Amino acid sequence: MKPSMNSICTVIAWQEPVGLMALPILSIDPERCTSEAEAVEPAIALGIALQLTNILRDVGEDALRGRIYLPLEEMRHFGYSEEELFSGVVNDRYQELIKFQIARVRAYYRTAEHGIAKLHPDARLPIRASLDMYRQILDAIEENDYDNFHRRAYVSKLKKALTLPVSWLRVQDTEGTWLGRLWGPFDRGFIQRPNG
Ligand SMILES: CC(C)=CCC/C(C)=C/CC/C(C)=C/CC/C(C)=C/COP(=O)(O)OP(=O)(O)O
Repeated sequence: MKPSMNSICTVIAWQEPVGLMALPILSIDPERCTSEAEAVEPAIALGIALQLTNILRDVGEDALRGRIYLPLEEMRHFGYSEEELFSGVVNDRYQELIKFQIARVRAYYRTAEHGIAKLHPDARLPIRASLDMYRQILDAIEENDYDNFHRRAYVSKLKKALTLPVSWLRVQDTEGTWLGRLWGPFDRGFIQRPNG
């Protein structure tokens, strides 16, 4: 199905400048990137991914305030009503709706991560770690069976602490080295989720 033209476009419109503003502050690596333009798409994608993740985590809280940030057209497409959302109903239609949302956010994260290597070396680890940790909120929503009304999608401090060395390894220049040969397949095979 086509993405909804309301909320998702609004998020994109709000997040475009955020990612764009972050780029010159972080700065690019001139040895890996001839112009900032090469990093624009991933930078915008990261802003959108972070914001959409936030929206998915906070569906319940927002509903309590009478707010819906999920695209209404997509709710309708999955047969899930505003009344159900305000009552915190988690049924198979809602689970399908949230699965669809998560898949879209993960696609934005994948676009974003291609840009990390283009950033100045000092900026790579904080951005990589933010992406790796924030993305786990989506895994937590799945682990909660998509119930983001009654269960908070939470990434523990321990999980975050364990993620940091993974993020560090991911930003190392290991191509062609023994570490790269070991780490790359291990990361893809054992740490990353198949759809992550
Ligand atoms: C990947 C490359 C090449 C560059 C990175 C460029 C960056 C840093 C982009 C991210 C921009 C950014 C910091 C976006 C913020 C998104 C976000 C978490 C929004 C949520 O903010 P609020 O809506 O205030 O949160 P609450 O709802 O929790 O108050």
